[in-house]
Amino acid sequence: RALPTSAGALRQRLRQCAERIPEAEAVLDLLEKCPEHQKKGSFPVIVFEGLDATGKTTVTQAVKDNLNGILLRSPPACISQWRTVFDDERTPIKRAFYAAGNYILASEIAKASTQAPVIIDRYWHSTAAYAIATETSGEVQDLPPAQDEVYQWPEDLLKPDLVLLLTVDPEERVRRLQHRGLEKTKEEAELEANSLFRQRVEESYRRMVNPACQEVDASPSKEEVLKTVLQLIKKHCAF
Ligand SMILES: Nc1ncnc2c1ncn2[C@@H]1O[C@H](COP(=O)(O)OP(=O)(O)O)[C@@H](O)[C@H]1O
Ligand SMILES: Cc1cn([C@H]2C[C@H](O)[C@@H](COP(=O)(O)OP(=O)(O)O)O2)c(=O)[nH]c1=O
Repeated sequence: RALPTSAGALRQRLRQCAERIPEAEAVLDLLEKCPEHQKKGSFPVIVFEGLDATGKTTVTQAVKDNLNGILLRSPPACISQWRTVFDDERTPIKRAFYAAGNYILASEIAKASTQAPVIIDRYWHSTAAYAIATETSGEVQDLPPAQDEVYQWPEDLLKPDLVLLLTVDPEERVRRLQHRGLEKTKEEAELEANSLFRQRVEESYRRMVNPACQEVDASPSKEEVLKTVLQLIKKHCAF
């Protein structure tokens, strides 16, 4: 399968292409500096997931301000300058890059969560959901069955306390995309053209377990969505 699900597996994959792609060597160097099996601090770690333009950037910023938290994202800033290089590579290499981003992010989360609540814009669930949806075609029924191991969180990756999946109906999502008018990544352009792909990504998010995503209807106003999200955080994360 294209998605490596342990630090060892993704390092091996990056090593195989490091001679040809210098950026892979650079990612490996960063991974080398991250101790394995990172532990969380005492502050809560809250992840926001969802398709592009569902409101992750908006809500994560607002939650960060509200909780005086630290905002992080996947892929982390220290490797995001190489993203375009890997987006143009073959699928297994691209997936190894995104997976590596999560392990590097984990060490940032470990550190940040000793100081303040940590709010994250995409983490492992995005990496897995886009990988799973890309590897299949057609209807949601053609995805690996619900209990499949692809939906499991990697054993050696730091777990968040709460994962909120933002969803909006397709029409509202398109309105928000157009409103924003940003340049689309290749994958997002494909997504735009292919509503089945979008459905597979969202269904994959819903099938993820250990931790599972909790779905939040993100169609109401920004203020309403923030209110709902803050209530969920209060309910699930004691701090
Ligand atoms: N609840 C909301 N209602 C209406 N528009 C919203 C809402 N949340 C976000 N938006 C707008 O939708 C667009 C996409 O939101 P953004 O936060 O960038 O999504 P993402 O980070 O998930 O791609 C932005 O133009 C943003 O201002
Ligand atoms: C983090 C991540 C993103 N992606 C894809 C999902 C999106 O289509 C695309 C852009 O994600 P992102 O950087 O979150 O862009 P935006 O802020 O505009 O939402 O990258 C993956 O395929 N794997 C991953 O691990």
